[in-house]
Amino acid sequence: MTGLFTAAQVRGAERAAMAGLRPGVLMQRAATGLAAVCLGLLGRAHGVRVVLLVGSGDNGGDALFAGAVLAVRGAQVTAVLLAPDRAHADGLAALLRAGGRTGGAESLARADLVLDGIVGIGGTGGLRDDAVALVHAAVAGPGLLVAVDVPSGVSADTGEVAGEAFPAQHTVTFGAVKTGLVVGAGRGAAGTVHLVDIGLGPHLPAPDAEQLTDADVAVHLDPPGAGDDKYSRGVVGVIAGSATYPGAGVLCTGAALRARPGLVRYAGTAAEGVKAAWPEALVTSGRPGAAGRVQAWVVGPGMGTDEAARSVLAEVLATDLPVVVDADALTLVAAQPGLVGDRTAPTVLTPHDREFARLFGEVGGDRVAAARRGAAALGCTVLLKGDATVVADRDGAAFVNATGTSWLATAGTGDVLAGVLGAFLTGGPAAAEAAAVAAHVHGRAGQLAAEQGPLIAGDLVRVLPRTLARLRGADG
Ligand SMILES: NC(=O)C1=CN([C@@H]2O[C@H](COP(=O)(O)OP(=O)(O)OC[C@H]3O[C@@H](n4cnc5c(N)ncnc54)[C@H](O)[C@@H]3O)[C@@H](O)[C@H]2O)[C@@H](O)CC1
Ligand SMILES: [K+]
Repeated sequence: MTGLFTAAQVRGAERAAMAGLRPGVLMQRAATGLAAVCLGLLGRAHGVRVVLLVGSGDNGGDALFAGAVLAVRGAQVTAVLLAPDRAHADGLAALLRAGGRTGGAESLARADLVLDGIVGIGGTGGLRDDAVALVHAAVAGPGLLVAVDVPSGVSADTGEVAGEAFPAQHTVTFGAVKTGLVVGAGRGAAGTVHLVDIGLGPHLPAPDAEQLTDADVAVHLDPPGAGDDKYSRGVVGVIAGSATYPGAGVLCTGAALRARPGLVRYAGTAAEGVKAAWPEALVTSGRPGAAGRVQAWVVGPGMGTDEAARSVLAEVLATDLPVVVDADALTLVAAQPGLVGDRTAPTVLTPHDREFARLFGEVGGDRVAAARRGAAALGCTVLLKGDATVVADRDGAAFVNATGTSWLATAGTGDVLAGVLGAFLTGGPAAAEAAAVAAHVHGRAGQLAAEQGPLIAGDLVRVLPRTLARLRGADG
């Protein structure tokens, strides 16, 4: 797992680490690591033009010291100081000693690389006007955009951007990955995140949230054992789609079948369509109770929101089985929250932003906090879909998904996610981790399918076995 941390947690660890070190050591480690990443990105230093955007705090200090390292290697380094009288004095002296110079915004028009050291974890509110003008000039220029620690303008804790942010292609972050680099608007602004180890590890507390790696997911993908049968491998029940629109039932059932379990049962009005598409599924057009034994239910995609749908949902939620509540079922729960609030078995709600707003009020800029708020309100697990899907459990545990592609923003992909999640809820991980595993697998399937061009939801189902096989082979 990759731990995600808040600015306050990182500052606390920094204080503890500094207690045993000479002043300035952590900044030297940060700047050395930063310069190494820049060298890797540039391929060489000699003759390369680097422009530093330098604010008045230690974030600017990091940029200045890294600039000094690059200048020693032969780069032409220009520091644009936002507040010349408050720039990090030692950092500026080091840069000038190394042959760097100070200059104006015009240097950005010829930059090969721009280092954003305007503001880091000490930032508050949106970027100020002088900083915004510099960021615009950097974007207009040809240089590779690299943020120091956090893209300026991004909240390190939440990923919120109040106004504008430095749109980095790479972010070199120190000591620990900040939550705001991987979620919400911050994810887009951060680009590829590089973590530089500055020795904070032993001093970091339990993380604010976590990201699964491929290896974390692989442990839940063991092939069947010799003693397994179709029941022991998990039985998923699916209620999705309608007679007129069977598509959601077909996608959801197919995803559950392809994801893992030994057996998928379908109950609902799309029975004919599902049977035709997936002869492997056990299909009934009757009520959930007529489907036979299942270990987890997926209910909602394309099922409608009329009284018949409501009564089927109520029947499923009255069981003591884990349930994934998706799409139309979320609309029904928003109208009658007690359906879920009274449950003791695991319940995973999978809203997108509009569905979330109907259930819990607007998501707002802090997506992890929003998911936690929803989970606490109904005593369940919330999987909040988005560019970076967030999962929060009722006890506050949270995951931010690390996989996916913007190609997943197409009809029916949510139905596939619901089916995959149902499969992982039948055994193995607890609800929140199962949801995080499903989001991870779904994102990897999206990436794999997108290699062939724009994807449609059915492509995800088709690539699921290959996705799982690849993940099973993952060791890091
Ligand atoms: N905490 C740590 O463990 C370490 C921190 N280091 C660096 O130190 C940084 C934190 O340094 P500081 O605490 O000095 O804070 P920052 O340098 O992040 O920002 C503080 C300065 O930015 C200005 N500022 C605040 N909000 C602004 C806004 N919206 N627009 C423009 N300017 C704004 C403030 O006036 C203040 O002068 C980290 O991000 C990292 O780059 C590293 O040197 C090494 C270790
Ligand atoms: K920055």
